[in-house]
This record gives sequence, C-alpha cells and structure tokens, in this order.
Amino acid sequence: DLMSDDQSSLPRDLQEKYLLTRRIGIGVCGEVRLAFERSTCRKFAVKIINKKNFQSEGTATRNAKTEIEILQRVDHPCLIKTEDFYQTEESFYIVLELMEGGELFHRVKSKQQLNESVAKLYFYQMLRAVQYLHSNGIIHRDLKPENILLSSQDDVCLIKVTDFNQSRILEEAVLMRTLCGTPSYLAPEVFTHASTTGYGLAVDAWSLGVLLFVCLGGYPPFHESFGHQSVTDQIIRGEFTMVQSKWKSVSDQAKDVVRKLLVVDPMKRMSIEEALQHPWLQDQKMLETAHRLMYPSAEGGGAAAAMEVESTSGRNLRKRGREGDGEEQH
Ligand SMILES: c1ccc2c(c1)[nH]c1[nH]cn[n+]12
Repeated sequence: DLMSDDQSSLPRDLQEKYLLTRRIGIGVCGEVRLAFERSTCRKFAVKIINKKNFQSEGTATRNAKTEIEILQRVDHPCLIKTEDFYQTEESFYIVLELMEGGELFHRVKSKQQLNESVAKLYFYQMLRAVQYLHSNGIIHRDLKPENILLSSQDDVCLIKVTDFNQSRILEEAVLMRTLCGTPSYLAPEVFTHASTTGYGLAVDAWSLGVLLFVCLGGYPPFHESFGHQSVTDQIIRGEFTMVQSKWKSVSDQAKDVVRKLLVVDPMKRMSIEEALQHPWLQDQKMLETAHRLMYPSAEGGGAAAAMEVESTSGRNLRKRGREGDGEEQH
C-alpha cells in the first residue's frame, strides 16, 4: 500500500531492472518514486497506480489501461514518454522519464507568480502539446498545474504534460456508425455540438486558460474563497477577477489570451489553433528558445530545421475515414 516502503511487493522484473528510492510526487491515483536503472544508473520516475484506490475495479483497470495505451502511442517533446510498464495484482508501475523540475504547481507556488516571459514560454509549450494530442484525436480533460512537469530548476526549461488517465480517445468511429444508421430515433444533441469532437476539444482550451491565469496571477480564477458563489457557479458564469496588485504588471495582450480562453460558450471560446496565432505568442525570441528546448537535435541552422519539424510533427492529422480512403461506406 502507499505508506509501506517495502520493495518486496514490487514486480520482480521491475526490481531486477530498477532500484526504487524516495517518493518524489503524490497524486490521487498513487505515488511517483525516483528510480535508478541498475545497468546505467540513469534516473527515472516510476508512477505507481494503486488499483484498489479506484472505487470500482472496472474504472480502475479501464482508466489505467487507457492511460498506458495512450502513453505508449504519443510522441512529442512536450509529452511525458513512457519507458517501461509492469503490473501486479494490486498495482500498475509506469516507468517515465524523470522531470527534475517537478510540478508546475510547486514552481508557481514558490515564486508567488511567474514573470510574463516565463509564463509565455511554458504556455506555448502546453499549447503545442495539446495541439499534438488533439491532432491525434486525444482530449486530455484534466489539465492542471499538477499535470505539467518541468525538466529543470531553471526558469527557461522544457515542460511536459502528463497524467492521461482522464483522456478519452475521441470515439469518432462510434459516432460515424451512429450517423450511418436510421436517424429517426436519435436525440437532437447527437447532431449538435454536444456530441461532436469540436465541442470536446474545447474543454482543454478552457483548462489552458485557467493554467495561464494561475501562472500570470499566481492564484486561481475560480475558488471557493472568492465571494459567496460556489466554484461551480463561478465557472458556469465565467466570473473571475484579475486583482490589480497581481495583474497590473501583466500586459494587455496576455490578459486578452486569458479572457478569450475563459469563455463559457465552447463555440465562442478561442481554439488552440487560434491561441497559437494570437499576437502575444508571435514573439520570435520565445519561439526560438522553445524550439531550441523542444528540438535540441536540430542542427545550428535552427529556425529552418525547427520550423520544418514543427510543420510535420505538429500536424500529423489522423487519416479520417470520411475523406474516403477507398473504404466502403455501407
Ligand atoms: C515530481 C513529481 C512527478 C514527476 C516528477 C517529479 N518527474 C516525473 N516524471 C514523471 N512524473 N514525474
């Protein structure tokens, strides 16, 4: 269980390959420990997901399985890579690359608020990570400071998004099949936004707005300590306050990005693509730094090579049956 330190409950093959040491992170679904690969002494993070922590056996296994299959499929510089995977009766063990800078949550907390250029560098990388997930038909759905990890203690560092267990692979195939059948029994919302992928993707844009607000302001936009309304009511009404003491030093363009993401109507909310085109992010110095961090192997030529990589990796849109890839539509 979580508190015991005995290594005996670990899978033998995990034990043989890695030495697990101190706990470096704790989450709702388990803990993260620092591990050393015995053969190379390379450091890793081992995430231990306790199966019985979940209310019903079903969701536990399904969630963790979804997380693991997603972790193994995605490949982007700003997404956590999975090195290895083991399981026992009671737990899953996911070996992940170690992020020495820990969680964004603790960085913002210790600095009160991030300076704008650092917040912009991190936010740009989060946008690219989420753009990549969306182009692969994945909605994260649980973006929060605890799920954004930093590669080093320096302000200028790579960030990576983690915790996919809330992700839902867009069941487009299911929707397609539904629409092929007789429509007469289908409810109206099946045809409106509520069930199409467009609506779903917008939830991540909202969360990125909350993340940016926290990085720039040093406090959350919606919180039970603000006024008489419940957090849910504040969110449903999209009511937040940028207190002067914290926001006077933040540029109008940065505030504009936050305001356009924290829009209640998902159809009116700024999309990830639009956010990437926002004036606040057309900052050559930040873009060069970000691309140097994301694509260190790109030779000195830098810009051209990085742009080249960006155009391919960022938009590896999934083959969609709709455009007819010769598939029989029956
Ligand atoms: C602190 C908490 C969690 C962490 C971490 C440092 N490094 C890393 N890599 C994957 N998860 N994770």
